[in-house]
Amino acid sequence: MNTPILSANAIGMRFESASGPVEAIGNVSFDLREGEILALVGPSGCGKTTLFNIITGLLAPSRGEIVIASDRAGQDVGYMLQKDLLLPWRSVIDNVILGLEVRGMARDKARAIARDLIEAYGLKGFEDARPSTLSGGMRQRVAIMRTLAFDPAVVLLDEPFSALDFQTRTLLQQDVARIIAERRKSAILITHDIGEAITMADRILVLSTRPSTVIRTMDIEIPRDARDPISLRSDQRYNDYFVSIWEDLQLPNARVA
Ligand SMILES: Nc1ncnc2c1ncn2[C@@H]1O[C@H](COP(=O)(O)OP(=O)(O)OP(=O)(O)O)[C@@H](O)[C@H]1O
Repeated sequence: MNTPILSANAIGMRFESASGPVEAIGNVSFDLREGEILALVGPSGCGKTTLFNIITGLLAPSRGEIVIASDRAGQDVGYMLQKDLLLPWRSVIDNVILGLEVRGMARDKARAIARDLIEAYGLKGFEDARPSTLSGGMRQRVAIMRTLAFDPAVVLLDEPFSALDFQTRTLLQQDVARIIAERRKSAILITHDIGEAITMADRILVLSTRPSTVIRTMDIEIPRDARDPISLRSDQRYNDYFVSIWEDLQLPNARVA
């Protein structure tokens, strides 16, 4: 778990806008270790989504660099968003194979990979269903399968559960953390939900308001098999982590504007 699969080295980002420059990211550095889930928690507007866009290469940083220790150009990073962005006219299986198709894989081979994921992660029998007939939680399951299908080294999760109801969200947090571990992926999770970060992450980075810096890095030492919703909420360590991150976010430079 100790080799970094991705390093963010002194990333800074300044946008030029009509009303003047916006310093979004001040100076952010971190390593994502192999097999780890790293959560980024920070106030609204501190540049979390911008950081993801820099990691995927959609944006070039103003300062610093991202280094990914993988040699499979273009297959390094998978992205899962709050909105599932499933294509409504495609069936579940044809949504899962989307990334593989784009990469030129033969349809039969792509469908075999998708079928394995669908069976392993609880949507067997729904292969031919349209997304509109599924619940929000099921749609997000399809979205994570689509992200995993092309076997990215790093998975970016941008508030993937925030549009779901509490119960569905709680179940999916555990499921997705388990799926990422089973598939031996490394992941970065953006979330506003401190409880979600503690439930899913091995490590949490707390960011300040913009221009953001890392205020704190916290290892979550609760074993994964003790992270079910009931055990967690009665674990004193959960409360200690929660309070400590909450207090970090009340710091003057981290207060939500
Ligand atoms: N293209 C752009 N031009 C100018 N300013 C921008 C641009 N993109 C983002 N910003 C600004 O940079 C800051 C960081 O935005 P970003 O969306 O990355 O924050 P965030 O931490 O993901 O926010 P939230 O938690 O609300 O989703 C914000 O103040 C935003 O207004």
